Amino acid sequence: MSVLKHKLKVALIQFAGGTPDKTANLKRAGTFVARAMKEQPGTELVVLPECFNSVYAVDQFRRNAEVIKDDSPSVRFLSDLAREHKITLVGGSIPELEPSTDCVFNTCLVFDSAGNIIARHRKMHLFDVDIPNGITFRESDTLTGGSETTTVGAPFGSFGVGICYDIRFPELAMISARRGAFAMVYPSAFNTITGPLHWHMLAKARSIDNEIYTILCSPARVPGSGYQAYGHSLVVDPQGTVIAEAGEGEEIVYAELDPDAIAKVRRGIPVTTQRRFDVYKDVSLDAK
Ligand SMILES: NC(=O)CC(=O)C(=O)O
Repeated sequence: MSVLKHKLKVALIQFAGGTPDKTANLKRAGTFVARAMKEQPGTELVVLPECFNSVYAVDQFRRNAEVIKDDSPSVRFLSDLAREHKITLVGGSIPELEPSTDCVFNTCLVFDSAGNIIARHRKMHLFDVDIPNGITFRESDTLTGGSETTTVGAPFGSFGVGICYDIRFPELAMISARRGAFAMVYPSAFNTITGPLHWHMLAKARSIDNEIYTILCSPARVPGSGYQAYGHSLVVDPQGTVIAEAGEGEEIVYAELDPDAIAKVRRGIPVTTQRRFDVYKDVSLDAK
């Protein structure tokens, strides 16, 4: 059962935040969110990109990491922003320092319209890839992966959260969808190698698998920067159709999600009730 309670206006803030100047990045995010609220009144859900407050680079995460507490700069900023605009805010991701273990995580905080943290998702699957003549990246050199899936209860319904590479692991989306999520939201930062290969296909796949909305929010591409973000923030509907999409530069993507669209797709192709959990209750068993 999907639990989108009413039509929902969303805004995806595709901006070039990931500079070395954290204060400037935060301020710029705030300017874009204010613009979104003016351009699309009634917006209830706003999404920021992965690592929107600092440089997305393996050797920069620890330097920029913050402990998650009320007076940490990015936490305070995001909380104020959510409260000021009375929105549910998926605060992209920020590098997080966990003081008890000294580990650094790539973490998405979700805030309610009163500025309270209602979810913390630590990127579970770290982006460790080595594509010949393409891209080599090893988040695990400096980051630790999270160990919990995240489904958030908001006033308009439940949605799941993953971060970027997490989208390649369909289990997260399925778990959230089985818990009643109407959407998966992924603050992301694909790049100019893997973006053209898989960005749209993965978003469509997660939607079609579960007959839910899929929302990907990317940083804007900055020519000449070390990591070339793909851009193309988008919303895919429960049928697998892209209903709103950005280009590569700074842009806000607006969309309206409709509970009837979920119901209609599920009536027509009822895979959500045709699963054979009697046969494949736990697919991980086969991997042992
Ligand atoms: N940057 C990521 O975490 C993921 C990515 O770029 C990809 O999966 O491709």
